[in-house]
Amino acid sequence: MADMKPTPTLARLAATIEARKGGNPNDSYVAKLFDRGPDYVARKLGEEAVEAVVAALAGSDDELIGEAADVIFHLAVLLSARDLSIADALAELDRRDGVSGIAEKASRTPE
Ligand SMILES: N=c1c2ncn([C@@H]3O[C@H](COP(=O)(O)OP(=O)(O)OP(=O)(O)O)[C@@H](O)[C@H]3O)c2ncn1[C@@H]1O[C@H](COP(=O)(O)O)[C@@H](O)[C@H]1O
Repeated sequence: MADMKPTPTLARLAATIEARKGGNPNDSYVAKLFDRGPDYVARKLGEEAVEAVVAALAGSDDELIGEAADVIFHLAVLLSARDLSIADALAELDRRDGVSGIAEKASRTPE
């Protein structure tokens, strides 16, 4: 896993998620997600992403914020279920810093 430090919010969430591994699925939603496995969590993340899109197209700011939080939460659980971490994704974003998306795409696209 990457060394890069997540924000306090993401670091706290990641620590809580790790602490739920092996927990009781009846007491903990995170433990329930781990119990069902990465494929289930991935599908759940897909559902939450669709809900975020719907909120962006037709919902209030508060609804979009709520759905965005659900996406980030389920993504963090999915990464952990694959023995990765939100820190890995943040490190990848740091690696991309300063690389224009237009230039990056052009470097992959044959002329
Ligand atoms: N941030 C979250 C968080 N965001 C969303 N959710 C839950 O994600 C679920 C998604 O909603 P859905 O209605 O789609 O799910 P559902 O219908 O209940 O589930 P399914 O029947 O579809 O499986 C809800 O149960 C939400 O409460 C979260 N559950 C937990 N956390 C964090 O995880 C921590 C540990 O939670 P527990 O493991 O439950 O103690 C909490 O203290 C929070 O910090």
